[in-house]
Amino acid sequence: MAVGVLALQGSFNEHIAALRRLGVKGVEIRKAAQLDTISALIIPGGESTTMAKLAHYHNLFPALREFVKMGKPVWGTCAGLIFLADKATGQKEGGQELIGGLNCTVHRNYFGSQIQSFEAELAVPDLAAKEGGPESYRGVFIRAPAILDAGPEVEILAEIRVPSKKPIEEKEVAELQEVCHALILISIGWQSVFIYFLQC
Ligand SMILES: NC(=O)CC[C@H](N)C(=O)O
Repeated sequence: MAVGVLALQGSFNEHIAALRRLGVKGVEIRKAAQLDTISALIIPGGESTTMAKLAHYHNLFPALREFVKMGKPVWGTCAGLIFLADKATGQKEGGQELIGGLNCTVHRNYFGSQIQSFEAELAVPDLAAKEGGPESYRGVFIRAPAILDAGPEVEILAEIRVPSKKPIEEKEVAELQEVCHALILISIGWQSVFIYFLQC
């Protein structure tokens, strides 16, 4: 079966193209019934508040939660991670609906505004040993979320120290724990894995 890519907003085209380069058929998902036709799902990066509004408008949340509950592999990139987190902070007034299923708390815009976006080289020795390929991975963090905490069942594949001077509001500091994690990509279900940042 094909891999679905939630195609409401954001970088769904780029994810479909990446799947194509891997020789995998990617299908754009916009309706609940389409979830029955795929074996795994990718939720792309974008703007999670807008994506959540569109998902709500199209009544997709119950089917998406069901898909996650079935234990099928789900991959979340940036805004996709926010969707999959059990809890999110730094949301717009009124909050936003989440799919949940990944035992972690994310901060939506941990690093600040769009101009605080950055790239960083991540060491992934365990992944390279298991799957082959290079020992490092270039991560692109576009107004990236951060994982503030994660449950013990979540396997961490890579981590990186964030700059000590964070563009974060005073009132939000209290929410942060001593160790903060920021995610770039995750999948849940069988392979509960994600890549995150570490701050001392
Ligand atoms: N690159 C991204 O997907 C950014 C996510 C964004 N910070 C949000 O709230 O949705």
